[in-house]
Amino acid sequence: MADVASNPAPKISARNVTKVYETASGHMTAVDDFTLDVAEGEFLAIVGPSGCGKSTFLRMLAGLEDVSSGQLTIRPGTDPKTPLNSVVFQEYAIFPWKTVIQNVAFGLQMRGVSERERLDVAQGWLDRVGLAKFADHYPHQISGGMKQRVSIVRALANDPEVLLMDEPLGALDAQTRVVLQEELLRIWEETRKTVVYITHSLEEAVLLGDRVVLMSAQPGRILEVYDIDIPRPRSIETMNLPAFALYRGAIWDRLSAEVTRAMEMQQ
Ligand SMILES: Nc1ncnc2c1ncn2[C@@H]1O[C@H](COP(=O)(O)OP(=O)(O)OP(=O)(O)O)[C@@H](O)[C@H]1O
Repeated sequence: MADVASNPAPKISARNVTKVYETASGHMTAVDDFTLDVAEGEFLAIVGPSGCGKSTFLRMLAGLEDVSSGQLTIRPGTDPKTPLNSVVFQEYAIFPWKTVIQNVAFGLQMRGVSERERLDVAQGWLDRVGLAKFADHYPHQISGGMKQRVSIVRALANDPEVLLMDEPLGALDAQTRVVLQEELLRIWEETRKTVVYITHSLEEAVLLGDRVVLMSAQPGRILEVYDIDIPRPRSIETMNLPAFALYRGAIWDRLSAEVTRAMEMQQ
């Protein structure tokens, strides 16, 4: 994969992106004038109060939702067969009637990759995340953490230009979440995929992100973008660094004010 130095053009470019929903009570601006570039190989985390438009922005990026105004583009790669994006949602979006390996190979099957090649690629990903011996299990036979690992490697096996993740670890218990955070760090450091990652967890955003975007309460605007200048490779131990606490504290100061504002608006 090309690195930032070899192609300085942004991988994702958002210019004055606005999303207005028509609701029974009139227009509702969910995302307002969002302007941001994401570099190739960057891990961008987005945090903000509930309802501030994080998922709406991600859905627009994924092409699942139209942009009301502004421009939102993902720069294609050199191989036209490579999908522009793959999305990982909080809910395990895997097919219950397919085995683990068939799930991971699904995107490649849709792209017409031969059975042999797609099973090889899927097997490689299962090996990397310790799921090899569950390849022939069905989703109901594995735990929630394993299902979400399957969702993540299914998206990666597809080798998208950008990986879009909407609160992917949100449904997991605290311990499983930590294990998957470490796994995501390791995988990202190996692949350097361009990632947009939505989370309610400030710790997760600071741990994983190169930058953290803080959005305002509705209408969702960019309040602040934080460069997380903490060296990689990172691990759960990174959370013990003084710098980590400083970032978390600074972002929380502003986020907590927005959360309060959002709650007041809802009353
Ligand atoms: N299809 C829709 N029609 C009308 N309003 C919508 C629609 N989808 C989302 N909204 C509204 O847009 C706003 C932003 O929603 P969105 O789901 O993007 O927020 P969010 O920041 O991801 O929230 P959360 O953190 O709770 O997941 C909310 O007020 C939501 O109710």
